[in-house]
Amino acid sequence: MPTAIEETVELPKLSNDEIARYSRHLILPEVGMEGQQKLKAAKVLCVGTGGLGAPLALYLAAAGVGTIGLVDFDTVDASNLQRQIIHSTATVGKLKVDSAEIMLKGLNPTVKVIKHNTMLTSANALEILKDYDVIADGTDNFQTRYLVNDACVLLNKPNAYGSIFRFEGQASVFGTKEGPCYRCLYPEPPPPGLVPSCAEGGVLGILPGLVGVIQATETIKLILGIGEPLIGRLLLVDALGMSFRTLKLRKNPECPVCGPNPTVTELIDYDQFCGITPPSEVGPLEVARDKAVTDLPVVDGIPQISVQELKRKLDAKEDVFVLDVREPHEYKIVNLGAPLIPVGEIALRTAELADKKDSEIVVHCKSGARSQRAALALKQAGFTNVSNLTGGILAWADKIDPSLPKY
Ligand SMILES: Nc1ncnc2c1ncn2[C@@H]1O[C@H](COP(=O)(O)OP(=O)(O)OP(=O)(O)O)[C@@H](O)[C@H]1O
Repeated sequence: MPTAIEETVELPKLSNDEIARYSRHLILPEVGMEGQQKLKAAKVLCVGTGGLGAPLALYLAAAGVGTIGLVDFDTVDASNLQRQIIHSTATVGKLKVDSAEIMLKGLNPTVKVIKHNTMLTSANALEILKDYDVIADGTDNFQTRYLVNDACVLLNKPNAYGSIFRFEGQASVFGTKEGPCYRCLYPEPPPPGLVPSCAEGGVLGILPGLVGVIQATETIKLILGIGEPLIGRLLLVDALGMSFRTLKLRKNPECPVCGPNPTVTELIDYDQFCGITPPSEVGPLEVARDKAVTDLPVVDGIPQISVQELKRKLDAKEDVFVLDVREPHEYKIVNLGAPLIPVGEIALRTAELADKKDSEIVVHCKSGARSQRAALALKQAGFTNVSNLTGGILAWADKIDPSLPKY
């Protein structure tokens, strides 16, 4: 297995302090002095400093990877700390890249941390990725996964990929000449909204630890050129059954990016590819949350209503029926006292709403995505006056009743 470090790179010497720090590596013949020097020479880019990026970057720093790049645009939220162990209570509200740097430098001050406080996009990806030897994708959305995949294939860089949801995870190594890429496995993105995010569906806090550490292991193996990397294999992790399975992956001869006749030869518009409408085109959620907007845009035929407007209608005792379409366990965390029909049951339970056919119905969920789907289902079932509460119960807690908990 060749190393991901360019053969021409002159390997840096280790100081006596470094020899002491890495002694347990140095006595492994598979690593040894030369391997540790390769780690010191290596540059790894962690895309995302969230659940997966946290253990990934921490273990890379502990192992002595000389340069660690971090790309993230987000700030640390209290709800991140259940799994994003590179951040801490003291750094809530700080930029994730700044917060992560503090922890990485504390763990290993010899590591150089390069911060890219930005969203990785088609406009900047090639420029950012080009200086790194290995890329590790720990992001949480399909647009970025396809973007990182294509950029890695175009630049011929290995991508130590991981993803997680609820109790399950996946890992593989894409982007190499000999192996398949993410598009060989998933030629098309799922329809928008079909796969819930961890923010919607939840995730066991330990799971990104398991999968992020696998990404770190693959990254280290690629740098050292040892073992059998997950090239051409997809590792499936099931934390509930505690099972680890690998599936063989084949290169797709028709793959538009890594196949013999590529049609994707430069980065494309990944929002469009994934069917995502950029926030600026739907009317910014934050604007909807901040202003008492009464003329929010109609999305797919469903009028959107702001929390302020709903509050006004309720205070004025207008005939409005509010329906909560979240799951029962979410309802137990916080609710507005509205009846509950989970979004997946709407189509089967419309009979329960028969007396509301002529009422104005406002549906809400946690943040507005599921309730949009529920509103569409109600519309299809013949309910004519249905609107979607923009920002959901989170916006209500933000703007109307700050005593409510946010989850
Ligand atoms: N295109 C991108 N460029 C840079 N960072 C990205 C990009 N897409 C996603 N990320 C980052 O990847 C990380 C994904 O991690 P994770 O899903 O655990 O975090 P989160 O978004 O904070 O979680 P939650 O959605 O539950 O609040 C996030 O920090 C997110 O900001």
